[in-house]
Amino acid sequence: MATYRVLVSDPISEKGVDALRTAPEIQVDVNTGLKPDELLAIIGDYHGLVVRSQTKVTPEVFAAAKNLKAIGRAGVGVDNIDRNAATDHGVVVMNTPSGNTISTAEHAFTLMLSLARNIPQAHATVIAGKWDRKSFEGVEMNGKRLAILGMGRIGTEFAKRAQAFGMHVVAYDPFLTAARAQGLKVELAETADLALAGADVVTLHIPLTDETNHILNKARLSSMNKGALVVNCARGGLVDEAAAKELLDSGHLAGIALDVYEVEPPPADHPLFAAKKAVFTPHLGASTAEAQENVGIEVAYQLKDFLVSGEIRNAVNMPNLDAKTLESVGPYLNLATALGKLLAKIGPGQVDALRVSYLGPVSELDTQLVTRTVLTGYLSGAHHEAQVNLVNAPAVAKALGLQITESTVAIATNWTELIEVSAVKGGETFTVAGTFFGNAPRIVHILGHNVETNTSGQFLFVENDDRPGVVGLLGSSLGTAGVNIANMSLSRNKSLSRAVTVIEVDSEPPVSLLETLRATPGILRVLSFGL
Ligand SMILES: NC(=O)C1=CN([C@@H]2O[C@H](COP(=O)(O)OP(=O)(O)OC[C@H]3O[C@@H](n4cnc5c(N)ncnc54)[C@H](O)[C@@H]3O)[C@@H](O)[C@H]2O)C=CC1
Ligand SMILES: O=C(O)C(=O)COP(=O)(O)O
Repeated sequence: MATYRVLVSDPISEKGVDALRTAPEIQVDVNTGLKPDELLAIIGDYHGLVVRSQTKVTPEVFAAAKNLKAIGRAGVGVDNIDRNAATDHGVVVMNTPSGNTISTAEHAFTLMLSLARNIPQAHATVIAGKWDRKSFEGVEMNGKRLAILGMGRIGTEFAKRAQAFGMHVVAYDPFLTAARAQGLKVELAETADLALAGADVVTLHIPLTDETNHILNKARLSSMNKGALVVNCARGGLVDEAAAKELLDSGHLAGIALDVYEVEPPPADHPLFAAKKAVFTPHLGASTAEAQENVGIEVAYQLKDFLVSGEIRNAVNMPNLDAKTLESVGPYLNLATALGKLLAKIGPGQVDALRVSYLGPVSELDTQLVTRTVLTGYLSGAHHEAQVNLVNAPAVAKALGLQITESTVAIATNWTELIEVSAVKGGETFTVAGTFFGNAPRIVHILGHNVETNTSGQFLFVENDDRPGVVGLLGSSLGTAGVNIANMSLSRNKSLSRAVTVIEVDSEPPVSLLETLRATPGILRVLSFGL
């Protein structure tokens, strides 16, 4: 029987669906065009969801998606998925960033040329039996100043095509360096305003965020040359459609081409539909056989690899964890989880901060991921209400006001390598640490005591006055209760006259035994827990 159920709620390529179906662990249901309440009714059954831009994955969907672990977006834009809700619910969101780049750049370029040469309007008259050559005089793109907002994958491909057409390209992107602009032979604008001032054409290739909403506002559109053309094949909402309408009506803008709209599908009486020089397509940028095959197959493998083997590629809400990284950091992740959980069990509650230190060769690994794992272990051990995982651990910590710091030291003094995790509360610090003996992860330090114990299993942790008879008493009490001892590590701190004993047991000790031990004079603390 399949372990995971995946819902494909937007149409993806058949090859993508087949790639999911080949995994025996996965049962796939293709159910597209669902209404919001229909999605809400069934999403609880699924561990994975595959979408394009149609399915809206709202906070309500996440609240109902009790089993959901991952969403795969067969495409780039994830604005139809509530990312914060995904993160809060511990759901990984992955996209397929490069599979539709060329198709979208080609579509945007096609829109620009169609607009410049009145292709749709001219076509309509020809098939209506007219031969009107006068009304459709166009403009050349050669020599025109083109502003590109967003020089990521698609913007860059658009630029190359525009240069081949003899356009002068000026680009604005907050991450575009002078060296890269020079390499691409584009003029680097320091601001969006500077890119647009005096431009003849603008094309947008940026994601829609709170910051980019209406980035093409009235002021920026007005600063373009009279007769300018606007192309938006990125996201509706980037262009202030009302301002564009006003400037088209006044004749400042000559035309507009849109593949995307503030509301999709747009209403039939959309004000821009009345514009004389305009081209509209129904979000077709990525709709080619090639792009759909690329993104469909890619999303299927990403989702499958995540559900089946925990690999994370192209996640938009957490660091990647590909097979290679998983192989190199895998053992450290188990140790990190154990240290986090252990500290949650034996440290104080409501701590102010967690400090994670990496000493020795481990300091060269992706410690960000290991720290996230420590935190996840800690929170899942300490915080019972929320399902904490690698995705939502930082958000849960932030909500709790728990600070996380990490430090690395190239050389570990007493060990080849060591991971040290401390909980800080007020002025006090509570530390546990672990290392490897050969390939085996071991816990070697607990609250000031050097111990040596496993990182998984059932444990009895006892803190007692350092005096004769306590160890014997522990052994005989466990024996009488029928609890077998697998390993025992004793550590004494002579100056404090304190000792701790960590006993690995084969079964959970009965509560009555714990109570008896806790009532025994000289025994200060008894904890029973699993790691
Ligand atoms: N119409 C369609 O069917 C398709 C639309 N898209 C849209 O195209 C957009 C771009 O896609 P890619 O190039 O693949 O993404 P990308 O991530 O490679 O590039 C986006 C670029 O925008 C830049 N950027 C962000 N904020 C900016 C700002 N305020 N001003 C200027 N630049 C800014 C980023 O630094 C980045 O370089 C996507 O966000 C997606 O929404 C993508 C594929 C198909
Ligand atoms: O990849 C993107 O961002 C797109 O906009 C493509 O959308 P679609 O998958 O065609 O609904």
